[in-house]
Amino acid sequence: MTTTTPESLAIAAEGLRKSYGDKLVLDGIDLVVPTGSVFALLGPNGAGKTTAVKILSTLITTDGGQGRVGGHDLATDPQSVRAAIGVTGQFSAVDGLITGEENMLLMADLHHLSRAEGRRVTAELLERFDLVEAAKKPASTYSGGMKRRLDIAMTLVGSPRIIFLDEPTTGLDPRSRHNMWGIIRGLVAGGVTVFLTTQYLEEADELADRIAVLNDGRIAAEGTADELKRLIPGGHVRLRFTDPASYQGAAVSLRDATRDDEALSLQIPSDGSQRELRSILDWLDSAGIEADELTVHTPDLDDVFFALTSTTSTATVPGPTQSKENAR
Ligand SMILES: Nc1ncnc2c1ncn2[C@@H]1O[C@H](COP(=O)(O)OP(=O)(O)OP(=O)(O)O)[C@@H](O)[C@H]1O
Repeated sequence: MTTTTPESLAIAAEGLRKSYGDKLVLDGIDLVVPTGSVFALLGPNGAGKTTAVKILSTLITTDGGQGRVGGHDLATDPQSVRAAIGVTGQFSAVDGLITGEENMLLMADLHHLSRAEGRRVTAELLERFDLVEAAKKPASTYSGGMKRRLDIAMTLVGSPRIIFLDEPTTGLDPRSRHNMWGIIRGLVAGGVTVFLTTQYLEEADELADRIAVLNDGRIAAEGTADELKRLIPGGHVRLRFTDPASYQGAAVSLRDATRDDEALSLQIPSDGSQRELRSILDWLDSAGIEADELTVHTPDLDDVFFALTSTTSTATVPGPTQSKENAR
């Protein structure tokens, strides 16, 4: 899954560039996605994620660079690329005027399946995506989550080996989002390669083998979630006080801590390991410091995202409001 011979790569692109008029959207990006893996392209609104998906799925052409998808060249063999991939997302293929089942059968027709085969595949996919009950209702009556499920089911009619999911869970409630993650994991278990774009760091963290952060038209960082988290500092223990006098006393003793006089809190750099925590607690005890609240913060993908996509700095320690904290 992680070997990098060209045959084992579902997607390999180099130097992709795209401008709309004067606006440079992609400034030469490289993308490598091993077959059978999940790749997440992460970035803020307008970063160029959808543009990258459109280029890789041959909906638009690149202004520069080159790419192969499913072993086929984007520029010289777009037909073969299209035959190998499925695309769902912001440009949904669902027709609201007809039923879910009719949408599926239409797809089967487009893929030149026989009537019997079309019915068989449709029934199987409706079952798999929990749409049997809704199958005979117009798709316009479906909830957002049901529409997304139908959209993916329609994509699978053609049995693509590579699927592009453009923001697959945007606008879904937490339960539907988790269901969608289950569906995506199921696809990958079946050997499908998934290229997804998302604004949700948690989603990339949950699903992706590798993540690329797109910012200002370039890949700001790429790696596994753990590798990205290691790129930035930010682990700390935070002590909060309610009594200003206790806070002042502690701030004087803990000269290396970062002060927040307004919140009456102190931040001590820490990797969050049990050993470091024990020594911090021992030290607080011996100094007679009793905080009202102690929280441990380890860097998460949110921190990485903020650090890499911030226009001001790439190495700031993120504040507690930006991050998950484990209170104790
Ligand atoms: N057809 C177009 N003509 C002109 N500008 C475009 C066109 N398509 C996209 N853009 C611009 O290119 C930039 C990148 O758009 P894109 O849709 O790729 O971003 P994105 O990362 O997918 O954003 P979002 O998360 O908001 O969907 C945006 O500034 C957008 O306005």
